[in-house]
Amino acid sequence: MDAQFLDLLAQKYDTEEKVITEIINLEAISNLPKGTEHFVSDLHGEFQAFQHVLRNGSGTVKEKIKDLFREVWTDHEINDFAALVYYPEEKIQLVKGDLCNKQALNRWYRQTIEQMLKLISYASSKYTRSKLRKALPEQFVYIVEELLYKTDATNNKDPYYEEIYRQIISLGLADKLIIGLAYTTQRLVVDHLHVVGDIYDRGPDPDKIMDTLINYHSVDIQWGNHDVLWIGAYAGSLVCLANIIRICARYDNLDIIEDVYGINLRPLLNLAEKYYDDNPAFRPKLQADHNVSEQEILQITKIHQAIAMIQFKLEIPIIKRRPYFNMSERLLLEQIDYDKNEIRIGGKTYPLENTCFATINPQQPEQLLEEEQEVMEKLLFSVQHSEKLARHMNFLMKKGSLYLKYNGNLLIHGCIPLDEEGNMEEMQIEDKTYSGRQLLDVLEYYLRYAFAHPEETDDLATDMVWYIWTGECSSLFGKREMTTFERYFIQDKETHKERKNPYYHLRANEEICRKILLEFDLNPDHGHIINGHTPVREIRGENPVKANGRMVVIDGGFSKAYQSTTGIAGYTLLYNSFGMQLVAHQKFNSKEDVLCNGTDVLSIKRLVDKELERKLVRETNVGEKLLQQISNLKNLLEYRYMI
Ligand SMILES: O=P(O)(O)OC[C@H]1O[C@](O)(COP(=O)(O)O)[C@@H](O)[C@@H]1O
Ligand SMILES: [Mn+2]
Repeated sequence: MDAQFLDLLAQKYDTEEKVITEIINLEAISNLPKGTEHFVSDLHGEFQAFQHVLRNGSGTVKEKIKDLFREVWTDHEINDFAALVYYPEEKIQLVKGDLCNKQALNRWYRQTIEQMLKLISYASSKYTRSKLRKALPEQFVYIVEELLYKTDATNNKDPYYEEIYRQIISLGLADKLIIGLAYTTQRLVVDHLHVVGDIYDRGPDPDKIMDTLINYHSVDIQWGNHDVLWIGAYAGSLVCLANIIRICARYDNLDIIEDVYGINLRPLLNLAEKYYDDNPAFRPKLQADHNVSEQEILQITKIHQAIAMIQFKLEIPIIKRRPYFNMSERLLLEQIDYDKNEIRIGGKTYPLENTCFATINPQQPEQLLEEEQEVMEKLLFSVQHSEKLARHMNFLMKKGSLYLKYNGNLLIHGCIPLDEEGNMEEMQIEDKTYSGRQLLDVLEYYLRYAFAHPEETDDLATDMVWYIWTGECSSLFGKREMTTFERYFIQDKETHKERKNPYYHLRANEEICRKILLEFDLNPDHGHIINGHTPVREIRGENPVKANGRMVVIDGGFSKAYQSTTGIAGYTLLYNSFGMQLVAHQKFNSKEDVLCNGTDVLSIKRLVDKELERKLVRETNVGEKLLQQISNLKNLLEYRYMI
């Protein structure tokens, strides 16, 4: 082993005892049960529902409460206490309103703190004291540890403990302590969170989800196609930028662009007012609880058309300069007969409806008007100078990747492009051909390059980000085409179909999944592929667990817009030391409903995989690192102290 490295290590562990203590510590940790991993996907801006799932640990919090108090509490009491753990600030206010006097409130405080401590003690039983300490409310660590680790068989210290409780309450600290303990519990039930893509688009609050993730104790992200679209916009891709604004307009979410990220939409609105009018195909899909005036709807409808037409124009030069994107069928503006209002697609002619081609020059349909060009330049400037967007995008880059190998599983938002025979599909990029893992690696390389060079807007890397959003060999999309144009302008639903990569039906086949796991150097006997992206239609009897358990698809539709197709409100996955469980969530109504009526979104659990023996930290990614550290320290012992 490198003497220089060992000398450096010796600076930190400068006595024999320190080395030995650390080895004992790491050995002990690696023999603890593995922490719980929590998988979510396709959040699509639904912050409230996401938050609830996060706060209840997909049902884990309530399970722990039941384990402890099932014998002595009614269901109502269990629900009440669970609501306190999920939303402590609000629940405490409700309790205060219910209790008639100070004495009753003090009794409630005394009881509740003790119950919370019991819960924490139970929820942290598989962690080290040091890990628990880090999860405790900072200002109360000392007190809480005193109460948690009571060791007094003789009862000599009873008055001491009672005094601690009394002081907390009389000094007015009980609220703060209970709130802190509730958050500690939430944190303890989930050790690590995986977000398998699509934080952005359709729903109203992706920024709040991002802020929550930034503050979360341990998280990674597998980018979804919608996330990549936002990254692309920030990285200088005008066509990605047009897309994010179009989708925000379509879902009545322009305030995300304007108010949340501070991007000025006035120039776009001026352009929209000049060239567009009302148009039924471009009216926004309104959020249920959003009051929007007719005048605003009209404005959004105009913006929606203006930005959609800019998007369609911007696609053309990219398709032309990148023939290996294989997208020439998508040069749709060139297939239009502007006099007859018809289009030719796949050898057939279709009438066009609800058209809004006022800015198009039929001879050169890709040409942006000078005004359009100017609007896009201003928008891009604004996007690239939004401090909040920069923070969110940097976090996406730091914690995100196209795929992740974690504890033997492969996490990926969309697909691994395959051909009909189940071989890795090849894609040519310039003069090289890529497939399987190599293809994903090169796509990620381009995305990172584009992000590092936001001033370049037409280079291959920037175009490639758009390809990841919409290309047939993209692991995040994986459909032959995205029929956005057809969905706006053509009645015939036949043209709306998007042909899926064979992966989406072959993934039901165990052999195929084993082959994919092998492609990523994962053990096919133990590994799983965890996917998001395609809503599982539980309503039609589709099973999210496929290929004899090797494949788990967890997009059940957090997105309200998709809940009528899926029949549920999303899946999440839990992987603890006992195995893997899928959780199906019922529709989330509101926080108020949980608080007042105790209606927790009922979760139904299904076992995906059961460990034959309880899985330990040493068998995980983190464990691998610990074992490496132990080996380094053992080398140091030998090198320095001849042991
Ligand atoms: O429901 P909308 O807004 O029409 O969007 C449909 C488009 O979204 C996509 O499904 C992509 O988004 P998802 O990754 O959420 O599936 C496209 O394939 C499709 O054209
Ligand atoms: Mn997706």
